[in-house]
Amino acid sequence: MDRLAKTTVDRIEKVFDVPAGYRRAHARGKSYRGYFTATGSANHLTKAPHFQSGESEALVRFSHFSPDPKWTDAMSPVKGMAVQFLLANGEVTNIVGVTSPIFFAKTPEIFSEILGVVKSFKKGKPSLKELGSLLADYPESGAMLTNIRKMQAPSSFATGQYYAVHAFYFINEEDQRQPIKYLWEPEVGVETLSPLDTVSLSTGSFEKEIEDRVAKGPVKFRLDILLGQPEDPTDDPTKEWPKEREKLTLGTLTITEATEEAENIVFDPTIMTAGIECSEDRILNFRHHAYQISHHRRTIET
Ligand code: HEM
Repeated sequence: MDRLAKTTVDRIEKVFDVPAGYRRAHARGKSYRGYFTATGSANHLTKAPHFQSGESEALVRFSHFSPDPKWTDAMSPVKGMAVQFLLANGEVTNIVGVTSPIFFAKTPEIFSEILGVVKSFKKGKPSLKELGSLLADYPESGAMLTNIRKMQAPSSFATGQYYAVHAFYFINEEDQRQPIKYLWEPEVGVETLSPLDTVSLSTGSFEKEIEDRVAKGPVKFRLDILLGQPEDPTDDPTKEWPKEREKLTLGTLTITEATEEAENIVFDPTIMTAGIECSEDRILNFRHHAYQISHHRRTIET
């Protein structure tokens, strides 16, 4: 797994222009501090301390998905929101979300193979011609890569819906396991950019906008979970679960002030506290290795 992760990060560096010291994905972003207030509504499903009613501190990083920080805000329609909860016992636990409910590759091998045939993403768009027959073999990847061109970005980091994409398991005191998926809902409502607005966006306008917004008052997100049914896949990030699945609100994240602190953090989505476990999803488990390699490289470069 580690070798494939190294090859994959090498390939990201080859097809994107990644400057020294930057994350190998979601290179440009902005970090905040805040706190999470739990409702306690899922304490029959998980023993995770930050989901029992009460407050936990949190660090948050908003980002544009591109590994190249020079891409304009509009070239990265997918935005990220990574959250690290700081628990009272000194542990940390992460939820890493993006403004897309699905990922374009089902396995690490497919992800790496797609990167391997792409010569360059430097102009911001994958050449579908280049990917040609590969996408015929992986229709789920083709569908999403075609859609990236049409995907609408949120109008602000504060108005996106962020999905953690993969399934996770909640484990309760009796060791019962419930598959779940996370979703962050913006308190101010979802708002997307029109293609016309997108054209006029200058680079860094998202960062400037969120800075101004937080200076006026806290930015809030509600954390919901979808409860998986036995027929819902827990190993396939290219598949959404039915929208009518039962939902529970776990709490509210209140973002209060900018901090540089989160820039150095690795928001590894497999780091979590007792009461939550990774699903069988191979992309999720692979991310652990890729993120460690990226963190190591960006740290030694600075
Ligand atoms: C094969 C699959 C994937 C690979 C190889 C990959 C790779 C990476 C790498 C190398 C980083 C930078 C890590 C660092 O230096 O700290 C990163 C960051 C990130 N990735 Fe992924 N990723 C994958 C899938 C996903 C998926 C499915 C999501 C959806 C939630 C996602 C969301 C993010 C976000 C939001 C960040 C930025 C986190 C931050 O602000 O530090 N990634 N990814």
